Amino acid sequence: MAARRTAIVFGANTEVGKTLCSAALIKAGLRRFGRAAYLKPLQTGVDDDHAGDAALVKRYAAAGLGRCDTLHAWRAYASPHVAARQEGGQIPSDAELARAVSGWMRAGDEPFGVVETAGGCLSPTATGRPQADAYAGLDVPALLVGDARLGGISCSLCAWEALVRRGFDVRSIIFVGDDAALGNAEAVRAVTGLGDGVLSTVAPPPLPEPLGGWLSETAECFDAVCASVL
Ligand SMILES: C[C@@H]1NC(=O)N[C@@H]1CCCCCC(=O)O
Repeated sequence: MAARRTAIVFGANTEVGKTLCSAALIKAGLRRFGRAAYLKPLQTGVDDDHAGDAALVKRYAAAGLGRCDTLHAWRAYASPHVAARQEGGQIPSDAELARAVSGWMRAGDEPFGVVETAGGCLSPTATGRPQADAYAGLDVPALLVGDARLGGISCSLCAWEALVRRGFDVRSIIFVGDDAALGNAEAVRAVTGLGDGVLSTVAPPPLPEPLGGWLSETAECFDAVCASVL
């Protein structure tokens, strides 16, 4: 079976808005194709209060979301290699992880899919090696969620360079934050040469949820991101 069109979402750091952007991209995929799928290959910090990012995406994306999966989840709020070591059990090799993601891309009949990585793009897999290395052979377009906080210019540029160096086709960079204050997108644009429409900033959603308003307000931006990763 042919693989569904899939985008991989990387972060410049943890807590930069990858899950929000993944949900918004899923929504864009639903507007375009009617059905979409989501995968979180590695998830840490799952407990009674947090069922994991797949559960959040399921709630945000609502109707139309097809497969919504997590491959490996650990309870510790830690890097996957630390959580996996602490909690025992079999540690998937990076090759097994990549094969499982690749298999997921071929399973099911949704025409569009989003794979959300954990933490920053060089944050470890369960083996302790960078995720970007594990996923480099998948040959899927990438969305980088930049870090909109103070200090985020450097780690966004480092992430972009790390992805490009590994052969990723980074089609879009999105910042979730108030760029007028810090100028992160502007500084990243100056170095990467990526222009408007490819590199954008969206305001953070009002929290706590619901996110319906934010998902509608950012729809145009994520329609463009979706088009960029097809
Ligand atoms: C805890 C969070 N849960 C999750 O699934 N992703 C985050 C993991 C962040 C790992 C950061 C490792 C590092 O780069 O230092």
